[in-house]
Amino acid sequence: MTKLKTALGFYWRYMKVYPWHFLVLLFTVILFTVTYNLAPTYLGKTVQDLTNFTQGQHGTMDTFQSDLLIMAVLFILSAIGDASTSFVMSWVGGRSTQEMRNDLFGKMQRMKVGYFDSHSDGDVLARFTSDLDNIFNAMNEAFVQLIYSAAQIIGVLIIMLRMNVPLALVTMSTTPVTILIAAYVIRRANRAIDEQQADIGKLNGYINEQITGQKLIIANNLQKDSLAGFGTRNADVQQTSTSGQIWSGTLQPVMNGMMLLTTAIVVFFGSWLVLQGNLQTGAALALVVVYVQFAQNYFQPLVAVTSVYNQLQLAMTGARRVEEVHHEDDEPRPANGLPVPKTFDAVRIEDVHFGYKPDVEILHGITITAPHGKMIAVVGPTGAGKTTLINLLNRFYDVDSGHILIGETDIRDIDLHALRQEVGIVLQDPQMFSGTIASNIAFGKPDASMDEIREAARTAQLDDYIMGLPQGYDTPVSDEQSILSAGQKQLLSIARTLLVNPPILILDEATSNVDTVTESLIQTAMDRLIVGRTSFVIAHRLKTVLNADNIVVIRDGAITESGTHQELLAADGFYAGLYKSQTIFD
Ligand SMILES: Nc1ncnc2c1ncn2[C@@H]1O[C@H](COP(=O)(O)OP(=O)(O)OP(=O)(O)O)[C@@H](O)[C@H]1O
Repeated sequence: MTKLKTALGFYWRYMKVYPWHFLVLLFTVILFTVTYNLAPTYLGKTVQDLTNFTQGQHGTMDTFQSDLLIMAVLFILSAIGDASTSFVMSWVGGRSTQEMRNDLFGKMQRMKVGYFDSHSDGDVLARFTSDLDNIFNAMNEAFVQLIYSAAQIIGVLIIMLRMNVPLALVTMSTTPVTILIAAYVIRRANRAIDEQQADIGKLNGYINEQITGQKLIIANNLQKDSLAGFGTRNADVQQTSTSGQIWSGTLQPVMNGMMLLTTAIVVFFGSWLVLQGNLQTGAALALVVVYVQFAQNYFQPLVAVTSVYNQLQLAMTGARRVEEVHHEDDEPRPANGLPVPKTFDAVRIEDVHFGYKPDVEILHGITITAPHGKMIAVVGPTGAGKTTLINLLNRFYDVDSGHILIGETDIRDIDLHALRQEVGIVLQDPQMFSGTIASNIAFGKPDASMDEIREAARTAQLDDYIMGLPQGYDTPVSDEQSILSAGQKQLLSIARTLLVNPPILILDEATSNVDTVTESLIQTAMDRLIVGRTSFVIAHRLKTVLNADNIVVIRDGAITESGTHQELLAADGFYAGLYKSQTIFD
């Protein structure tokens, strides 16, 4: 029930801004319902007029013709009402899904980084694509259908009951059985469709994994196993989707069958009325003809709603999933955030405790002082907590206890935008965005001049390479199709940071293997980048941090050693062992 409430709350928020459109919609729906349901009565009248006329009873051809004309006008008006309803709903649907997309994207920009760590890319993407598509489709089809159907059923019930109560009750007599059968089929169809979606999800996940690991599969001669795994999952999808299709395909024939059965009952009962002789032949015949049409008008909306039921359900699920994102916490922003201090003696990490989950602490009381302009290297085995510590420095996450201070100011009191501006970050796997090489370098400073961009690239040792390209700085790049190697991406990322010129720097040194020439280019670029900045460098290859002012070794979330390279070698602990093992391979 709360799921339904969440979904309805979501739609209400977006729909309530269109009161005039809904007023028009109300009018067009009423126009359609009234005219569509009145038309059959004129059909009956024309039959009666014709019978009267041919049997030489009262009435003339004129009455027949005028009733025929009214019927035609009613049908035309119902078509106008129908088309206008679709038009208004398409407009509202298009505009509101555009708003939903805007709001969702805006929310993504404000949310805590933790959300993206705990949700797969595919899941986040699905909320933008399939969930919003389902909502849009439902607004254009299923919602319109739902409004019509409700209005039509109410309209036809009123007219039927006013004309002839016994025949109206006969028309409605099969409704309870129909609803029971429909509910059963819908339940089975839903279960089957859920299974089908789950199997499709597994198959897609498998394909994704296999494409990503294609090289590894080929290198290990695992193509046959890969095919076998695919075959099994594909067969599962085939089985569940067949059963899903059978059940959802059953619904409409069942509803049509019930409609025909009801029509037969109406004809039977109507004929019985004729035989009873309660009515004149013409009137009785007309009544039967009209109720046959009513039976169809009564069942049509039921059939229509069942045919879009699946779409409605997907739209409800979509709304709930999008609404879930809106309920996620935003990044905490201090009300009157302070600027980053212009001058500071050091960046201090003081007795920091942190865990991603409340009951699993990852960092257990880390204390590091990075004096202004000095370089601190953070070293440790995989999973020790190095990246986690770095994540705290520019507030991707907040400490559970302890402080991170720039000078005397706690970073939680600093304006978030200012903090990110002043703390530069070079990640292991730099992201490229669709655009040119120049726009990618200027990512953090979009108004940078071409001279500034080139100067940054020159310092990052990338200018020569770029100038050698036929389109130079205008060469198009994107994350998926980049002409840049892993090492060149690192250099570009360094150029990006140089351009922004932040006083504090976080460098997650690349672990990817690059050739020795590129490695030395990166090393020089990094050395140039670090000069004069307070830097934290996560080092995987220790020779990159031999000159660090202080090297901190983290193991299992705690500092076990710290000192200069020489001091740590002399101490002959974990660092010395690691260094020796790395130099053997070098
Ligand atoms: N988003 C997250 N949610 C929950 N746990 C996480 C998350 N990120 C990392 N961890 C856990 O925190 C611990 C420290 O991970 P972290 O990435 O900081 O290690 P690391 O020292 O940087 O390792 P590596 O050298 O392999 O990058 C690990 O046990 C890891 O599983």
